[in-house]
Amino acid sequence: MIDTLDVFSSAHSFQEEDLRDKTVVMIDVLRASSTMITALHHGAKGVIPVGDMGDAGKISHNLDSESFMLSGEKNGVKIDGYDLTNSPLEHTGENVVNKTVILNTTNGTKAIKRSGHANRIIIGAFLNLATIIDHLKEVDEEVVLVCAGWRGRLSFEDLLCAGNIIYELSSGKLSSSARDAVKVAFGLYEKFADDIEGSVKSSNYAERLKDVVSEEDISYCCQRSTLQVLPVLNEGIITDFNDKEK
Ligand SMILES: O=C(O)[C@H](CS(=O)(=O)O)OP(=O)(O)O
Repeated sequence: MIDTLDVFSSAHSFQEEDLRDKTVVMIDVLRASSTMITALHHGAKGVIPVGDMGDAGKISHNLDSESFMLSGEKNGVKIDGYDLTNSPLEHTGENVVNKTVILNTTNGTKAIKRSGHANRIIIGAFLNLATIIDHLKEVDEEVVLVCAGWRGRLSFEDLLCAGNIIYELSSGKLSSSARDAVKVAFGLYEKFADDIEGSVKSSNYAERLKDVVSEEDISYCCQRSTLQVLPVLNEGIITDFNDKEK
């Protein structure tokens, strides 16, 4: 599988055809993927990713007001009228258990919308790394790692996480026939593997949002394989596939 695996460095770096009939792993470490994984871990019924405020409004109007939480951010800050920001630490059991989370973010939820031509979309981050890797070992179609990035640009932490997935899938030995983007992500992971948290705390994201996103958020999102959640998108809602298998 590793020879056909591909990586895209941002949600604007692929064409529809690049994803058709493939399994996509959408990676937005800071913070949409980490927030979705955390919400499902804490018992949210599902997460509905939306592309903008208009869609969030339409979906929420058709739901019982007690049944959902409206979460999201603009430039890292809570949107007026929303219940929660895009912080995974706010998606506690108390806030989300048995609720549907409608999530509206700058990059992660838009990356999911742009990946609509994939056969399947699953959500990955450091938090559920081992679960993603175990699952990908069983997938028998081509896999594409889509890094959400930031406004069309590459984000260090997303490519680092993609590299970590590649490193584990290839048992640390990449063949020369691997795709160029796969080699780049692998190399980035090799360089920073010893200090994931420290290197992410030196990223552009950490600098850009230092006044609005807490260090606790970033530390939390850098934890590896702490949650056994396999978020899969089905008919517009992301649920924990592992939960269904229990
Ligand atoms: O809320 C976040 O962590 C980011 C904010 S920004 O777009 O990087 O300014 O959004 P996300 O969609 O989770 O990348």
